[in-house]
Amino acid sequence: MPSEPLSQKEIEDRLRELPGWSLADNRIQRTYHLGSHLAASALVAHIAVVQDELDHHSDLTLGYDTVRLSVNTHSAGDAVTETDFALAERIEGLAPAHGAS
Ligand SMILES: C[C@H](O)[C@H](O)[C@H]1CNC2=NC(N)=NC(=O)C2=N1
Repeated sequence: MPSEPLSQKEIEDRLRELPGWSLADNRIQRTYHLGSHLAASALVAHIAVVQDELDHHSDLTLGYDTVRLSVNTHSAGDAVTETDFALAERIEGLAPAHGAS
């Protein structure tokens, strides 16, 4: 899926529809809090499946009961693109089933 860099305004508009997500260092990011380390690990595994399906991959950091992720699009010069938001929306859709907040 070709994806062009989004403007600052486009990014801010899209972020308004994604509570918990923010922009930092040309990446969109969110930290999820879970009930246990195993729950956090399961969320990472689930996100990995979706990322391979979309062929778009975030940087993921697994903590004790947290999952932090950030993403931009390498092929667009490490800019934020619509593909990053498509991934974020997919993750938002699956995270609640893991008890993530
Ligand atoms: C060959 C493969 O399609 C590319 O390397 C994909 C894989 N995952 C990716 N992930 C991210 N975040 N940006 C990319 O440009 C990207 N490109």
